[in-house]
Amino acid sequence: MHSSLPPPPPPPSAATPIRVVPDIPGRGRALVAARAIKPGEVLLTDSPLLLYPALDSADGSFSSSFCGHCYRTLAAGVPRSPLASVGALPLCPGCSGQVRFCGEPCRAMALLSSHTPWACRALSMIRSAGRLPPPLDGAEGRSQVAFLVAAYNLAAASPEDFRRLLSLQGDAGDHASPELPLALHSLMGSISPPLDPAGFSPELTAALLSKDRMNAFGLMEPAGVGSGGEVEKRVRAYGIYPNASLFNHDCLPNACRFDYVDGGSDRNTEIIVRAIHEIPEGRELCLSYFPVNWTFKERQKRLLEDYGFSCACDRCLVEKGWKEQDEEEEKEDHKVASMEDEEAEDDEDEGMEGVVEEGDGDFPHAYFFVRFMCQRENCGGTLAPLPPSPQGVTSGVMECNACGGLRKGDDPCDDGGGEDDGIVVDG
Ligand SMILES: C[S@@+](CC[C@H](N)C(=O)[O-])C[C@H]1O[C@@H](n2cnc3c(N)ncnc32)[C@H](O)[C@@H]1O
Repeated sequence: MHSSLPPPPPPPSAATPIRVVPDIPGRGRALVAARAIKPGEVLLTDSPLLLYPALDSADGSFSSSFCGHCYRTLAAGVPRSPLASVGALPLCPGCSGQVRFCGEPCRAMALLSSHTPWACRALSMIRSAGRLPPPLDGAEGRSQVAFLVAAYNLAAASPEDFRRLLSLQGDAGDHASPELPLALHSLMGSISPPLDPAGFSPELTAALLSKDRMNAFGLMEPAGVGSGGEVEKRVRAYGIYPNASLFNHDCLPNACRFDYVDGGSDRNTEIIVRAIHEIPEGRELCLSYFPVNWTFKERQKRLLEDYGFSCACDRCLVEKGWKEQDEEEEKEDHKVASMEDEEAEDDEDEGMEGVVEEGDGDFPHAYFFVRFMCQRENCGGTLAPLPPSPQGVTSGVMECNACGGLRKGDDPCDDGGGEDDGIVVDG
């Protein structure tokens, strides 16, 4: 006779963890916790409406180190000639091998969507033009051309997706000066997009550029290591993710996003947003729009210039009251606090709210830096636990969303492996 098996564990709550709030005064649309959320829980997985290449930081060109469609890192030393021998990576037939693909499926998809003959001609023109005339001569100008090429292409390929792009935050009037959008509009006109030009007014181009500025996520290159052991970070591509674009900003975020562009999945350009710590039902879910170790001044400047608001989050309210100090000193304070303020860890079970209020009077959010900021030099990444087990048990492994490092254990100084930097596995 068989003894009956124990019943399976109850499934974790299947109810969706997030809900959209149509308007929070002064903040616009927002995402809030639809139920209590566990540390590391996946809040959202999102696919891009469009992707476009970043510039190579060495020479300002579009990098050919990544697949021209899915942006996976291409193996070094692969032949680039169209006549290259068997085993070479497929190339775009139209731009003399400037754009390479990780395989035939990506090339075939690209030629129908992201790298149509028109997009190929437009990007080739930008490449061969060398330096663009002012005010487009900076790195920003070229990236924006690449964005507009992708946006015009999207309009031609999928009007529905283009409407989703238009529904995102950002208007024609959000530019500090109309000069740059006008110059970009006239450049795009000269490249002749494959659409009724009347559909693309200067206002529409300006609105698209604002949407890009306020909503694009950078997909990072694999983290390099500088000569001093510090993390080197560069963006390989930018993407517009329509659902993730609804997260508002907080300088002490409760969620952070991960990407795994070089992972094995055929959906490698998806981004995944996970909870950093426990979040009660009804709380707004926020990301930080930049590394959490930026100073008060740097954060306020970026938020005002690029996103059009002055941040009044708990952290900014505290730091606003700090006496003037130079930025390096402020950064040093964060570092020292995160190394020294071990007492704050005792408050972990109370959740972030209690901890933030009970920490050091001058630096009440020290706990966040101790627990959730990557300690690798120059990384500035945020740590979130790996997703909970199917039984809902919180993982003891924290993952950095910038360098990909994994850290084991609750104690930020206990890396479980005796390494100085607290990293036990590099992702
Ligand atoms: C990526 S969108 C976020 C979603 C946006 N609220 C919406 O309605 O689509 C970025 C914009 O949201 C608003 N926003 C984000 N975080 C905010 C905050 N902490 N305070 C005020 N406004 C914020 C700003 O208008 C910003 O440009």
